[in-house]
Amino acid sequence: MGCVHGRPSAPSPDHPQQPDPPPPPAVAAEKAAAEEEEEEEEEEKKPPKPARRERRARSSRSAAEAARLGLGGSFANRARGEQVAAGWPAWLSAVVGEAIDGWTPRRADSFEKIDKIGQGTYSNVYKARDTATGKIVALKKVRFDNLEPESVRFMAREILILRRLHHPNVVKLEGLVTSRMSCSLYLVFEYMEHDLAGLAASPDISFTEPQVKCYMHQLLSGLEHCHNNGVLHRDIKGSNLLLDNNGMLKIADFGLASLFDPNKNQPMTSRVVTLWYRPPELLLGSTDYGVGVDLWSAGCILAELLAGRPIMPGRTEVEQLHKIFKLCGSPTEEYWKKSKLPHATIFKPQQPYKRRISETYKDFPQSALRLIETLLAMDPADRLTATSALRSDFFTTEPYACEPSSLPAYPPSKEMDAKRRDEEARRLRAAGGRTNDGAKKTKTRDRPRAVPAPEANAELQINIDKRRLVTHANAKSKSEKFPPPHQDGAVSLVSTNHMDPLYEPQDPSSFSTVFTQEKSSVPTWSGPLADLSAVGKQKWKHKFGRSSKQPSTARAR
Ligand SMILES: Nc1ncnc2c1ncn2[C@@H]1O[C@H](COP(=O)(O)OP(=O)(O)OP(=O)(O)O)[C@@H](O)[C@H]1O
Repeated sequence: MGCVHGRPSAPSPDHPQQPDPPPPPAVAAEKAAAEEEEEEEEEEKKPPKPARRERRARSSRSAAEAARLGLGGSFANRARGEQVAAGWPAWLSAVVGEAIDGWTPRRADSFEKIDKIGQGTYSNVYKARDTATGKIVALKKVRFDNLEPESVRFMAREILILRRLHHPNVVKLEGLVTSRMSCSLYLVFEYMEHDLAGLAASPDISFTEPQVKCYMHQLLSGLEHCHNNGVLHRDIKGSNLLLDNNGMLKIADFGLASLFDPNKNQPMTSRVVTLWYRPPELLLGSTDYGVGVDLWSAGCILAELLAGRPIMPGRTEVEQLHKIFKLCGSPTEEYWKKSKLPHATIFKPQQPYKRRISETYKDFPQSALRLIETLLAMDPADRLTATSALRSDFFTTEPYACEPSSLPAYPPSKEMDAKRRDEEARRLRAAGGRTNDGAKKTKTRDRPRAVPAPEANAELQINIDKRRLVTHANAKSKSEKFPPPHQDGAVSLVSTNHMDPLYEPQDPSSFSTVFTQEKSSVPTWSGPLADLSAVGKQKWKHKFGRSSKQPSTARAR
C-alpha cells in the first residue's frame, strides 16, 4: 500500500455481500479517523527514510507498469516531465497526466486548516483559509493508494469529470494541493456552508413549497448540465447537495460519477447510488442504464423535501426493493420481459404490487405529485429527463420557486453537524438525560442514515483477489473503488444484490424467493440505529394545509 491504509473492502465472489457489520460507536470512529489523519500528516512532514525510498521505487515501477498498461493514456513522456518539473508527483503524472494537464499544484502550506467539516468514505473534508487571498475554501483529502494505478485512476476520474463541468449548480473544483514528494492529494473547492441532508434533518427547519421548488430547480439544472456533458452522477442524495448562505445549491461528490455516451452500449456497474435513492433497475442488476438513475434519486429528494423525511429508508437491498414495490408498484410484465434484468427471477414478486404514490402523498401539491409520479417511474424509459422535468407544471405554475437569495440564512447544519447532535443526544441519554450543567434535556432526536452504495469495483480481478484476503470484520459496504471509466461494470460479481436471510419483509410470500422466517433486530445499517417511525413522527410536519398522516412507507419495517 502507499500512503493510505484501511481502504473499505467488499464482498468476495465466494462470500456474496453480507449485511454490514454494525458500525463502531461513532465517537470511536471519529477518534480513529482523527488519529489516522494526524498520523498521515506527521508522515507527510517526515523526510524520506530507506523504507520510504523503497516505496517510491515501487511507485515508479507501478508508474512504468501503468504506462505499459496504457493507464497513462496518450500522455507523452515530455509532458510528464514538464508536469513533474511543475511540482506534480511522478506517480500522478504517470498514471493520470490528463487530469492535471494545464494546472499547477498548490502547496499544502498555502492553506491554513480551520476545522474538519466532513468525513466521507473516501475523504476527509476541511474548512481552510487560502493564506494568499484570505478566501475560505473546502479541502477534500481523498484517500487512495498512490502505488496502485487503478486506485489513482479511480480518484482521478472525479477530477477529470469535475474539470469538464462548469455550472452554477455544480460544485467548482478550484485547484489541487500536492507536491513532488507527496503521496497525498487535496481537492480545493469553493466553500459551502450547508448540505441539504443537514438542513432537512434539522428539527427547526421545514421548507415552504416555493423553497422546495427553488432547491429542486437548482438540482435539476445542475443535473441537466451533467447529463448534457455526458456525466452521470450516480450518488444524488441530500448530503451531496451543498448549499451556500446565498441559497445556491451545488451538486457535489463526483466520486461515483461516470462518463457515458447514450449512443454506445457501455456496460456500467449496478452497484452505485446510496440505497435510499437507488432506482429499481440498479437493484435488479441493470448494467445498461442512463440518466434515469439520477432522475429517480431526484424524485426521492423532492418527495423527501415535501414529506420532511426520507421516503424509502431501506436497510438492505431486498428491503429497499420491497419498499419501492410497495410505494411505486411492481414493474409491468412487459417491463420484466423487455428489460431482461439479471436479478428479475430472484426479485419478481408472485403477486403484482399496486402503485400508491398519489394515495400515500395525497396532501402534496398536485403539480409536485405529477412530477414525483414521472420521476419515480418504474421503467426508466418513462422517467422525465432533467430538461423535461424543468419544464413541468411544478415549476411553471404558482406558487413559483423563490429566488435563492430570498432563502433564509440557516445556522450550521452539515450532515456532520447533525451527526454530532445525534451523538450528543445519545451521550445524554446514556448519562440519564442530563446535560453537562445537570439540566434535563428536553428534545433529542436520532436520525437514520442512508446506506451508501455498495462496494462496486467487484469487476476488477485485482480487487476480487485482494478481497479474498479481507476479513468480513473490516468490510464496509461502500461505493465502488476504482472501476475504469466506461468499463466499470464489464464483469459483474456473481451476486451483486443479495437476499438477506435475516430480514423478513412484511409480506414475504409475495416474493418468489423464500425468506427465512426469523425475526431479527436490524441486521444491516450504516449509521446509528433508530426507530424510523419515531423519527418520522417527530419530523413529520404538515406543510400544505390539510391534515395528514404519515406516508405508509414510514411504517414499512
Ligand atoms: N465544497 C464543500 N464545502 C463545504 N463542505 C463540503 C464541501 N465538499 C464536501 N463537503 C462536506 O464533506 C462531506 C464529504 O464530502 P464528499 O461527499 O465529497 O466526500 P466522500 O468521501 O465522497 O463522501 P461519501 O462517503 O458521502 O460519498 C460532505 O457531505 C459535505 O458535508
